[in-house]
Amino acid sequence: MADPLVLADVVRTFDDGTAEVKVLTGANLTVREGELVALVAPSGAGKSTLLQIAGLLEHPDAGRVMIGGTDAGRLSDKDRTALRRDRIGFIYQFHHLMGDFSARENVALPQRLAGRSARAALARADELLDRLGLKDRRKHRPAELSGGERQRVAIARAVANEPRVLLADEPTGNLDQRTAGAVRDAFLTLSRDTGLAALVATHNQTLAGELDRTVTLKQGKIVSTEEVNR
Ligand SMILES: Nc1ncnc2c1ncn2[C@@H]1O[C@H](COP(=O)(O)OP(=O)(O)OP(=O)(O)O)[C@@H](O)[C@H]1O
Repeated sequence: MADPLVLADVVRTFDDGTAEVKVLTGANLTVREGELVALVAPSGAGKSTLLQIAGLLEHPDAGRVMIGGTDAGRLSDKDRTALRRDRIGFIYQFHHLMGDFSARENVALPQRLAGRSARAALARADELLDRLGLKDRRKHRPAELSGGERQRVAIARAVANEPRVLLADEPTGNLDQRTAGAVRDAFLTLSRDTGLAALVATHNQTLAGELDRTVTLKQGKIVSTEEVNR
């Protein structure tokens, strides 16, 4: 089977009017089936830019992004949007849940957009929320949940469509240490159970240490820092 995520020679330069910022200068990365990869690099190194490009939210200036063997650069805008919606899951530092919707409705929404029936989408939402320890919180709205609970709902939403690859940008960055620990454990259990492939940008060394390997960004290129045994 094709690798969930391949970045090949990705280049991205920003021009802020006064100077050129060469953020990615030929980044290469393959995330394999069932592999959890941590991206740890100093602030400003280009982690978010890399995730935006991997998530098809931004175009690279050069290079290729392949999702499950599909070259995103060769798709029409419409097909690329569908690929993003159906095959990529996102978790951000802030949960970005819909405030008027309950936890289960938030998790059902992307499934409805992907064509699943309301009944099936809600059943899967309930199953995921149960697995993430939120059985009693299904009908709560985001404002009625704690920060850690909201982030677990965001994880359930991100995996609801069984993405080929999950992209996470500082998933525990906005949480205190204890809550971050609970979210980390929930994320790891779910990932291992479902054989998820993920690229996780994080400053949290504990989280990074639990993943299969860690890569970093050096002068715009991906460099492997260590191999961690499962
Ligand atoms: N739209 C943009 N226009 C101009 N410069 C940008 C833009 N987006 C990012 N940059 C610059 O690119 C560099 C990398 O930014 P990026 O947000 O990818 O880094 P990061 O590693 O995710 O940082 P952090 O850990 O602080 O989130 C920074 O110097 C940033 O100022």
